[in-house]
Amino acid sequence: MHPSLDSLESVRIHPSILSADFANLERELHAIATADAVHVDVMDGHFVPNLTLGLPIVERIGQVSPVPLDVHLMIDDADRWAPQYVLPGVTSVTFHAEASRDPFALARTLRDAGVAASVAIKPGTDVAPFADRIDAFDMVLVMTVEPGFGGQSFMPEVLPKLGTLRRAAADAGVEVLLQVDGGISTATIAEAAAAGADTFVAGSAVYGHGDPAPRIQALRDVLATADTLGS
Ligand SMILES: O=C(CO)[C@@H](O)[C@H](O)COP(=O)(O)O
Ligand SMILES: [Fe+2]
Repeated sequence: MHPSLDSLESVRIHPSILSADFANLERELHAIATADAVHVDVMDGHFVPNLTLGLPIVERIGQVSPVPLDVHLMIDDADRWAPQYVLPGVTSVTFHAEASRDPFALARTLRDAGVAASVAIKPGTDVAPFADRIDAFDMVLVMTVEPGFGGQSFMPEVLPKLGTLRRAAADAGVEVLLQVDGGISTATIAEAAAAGADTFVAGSAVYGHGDPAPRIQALRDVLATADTLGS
């Protein structure tokens, strides 16, 4: 596993800034200081039909955030753009397999640049090629919604991919984080954990109900009593 991830807890909560108040980003970042990282959704209006924020804002978030940045790129031409997101404060860069000509080469480039290399797959994308070469990645993001928007419904039908990845990592003898993103809440997080996820992105469940800190704790409380890591 990438050294920047070593000191983190065994299950991780990454609130998604997409559901925060964009007019008060610094305040919103400090409101999630008890999280393990902040998940930063970069959307280009091409790879997904939504547009969010880009390099200058991610750079500034990295300067003021009390927690590390987990950057989720939903952009075309990942091979060209992903390495530019290796910025101070960023510990992992996730690109979409569907947007890269060579996900394995791009992962190598990201590792060489000093961040954890992470590949994301959409609900309809086959997990097998990534399970076969699981050692190429520090994290795999299994999307539990179609990428593009917060507040969508969790898709339990993608969860078997987590078991495939967890077994592949065990067979290869490597530690890889398995992240889920989309529709994660106190109602769905235990199912994702039981399927093998250890890193949980939550946007509306954290930022959509007033003070985020108790929402983060509520997710941790569910995990504390749930089966985790596919056990
Ligand atoms: O990448 C995405 C959406 O494409 C996510 O990170 C969302 O921001 C998650 O939001 P919720 O489903 O948790 O509201
Ligand atoms: Fe995301």
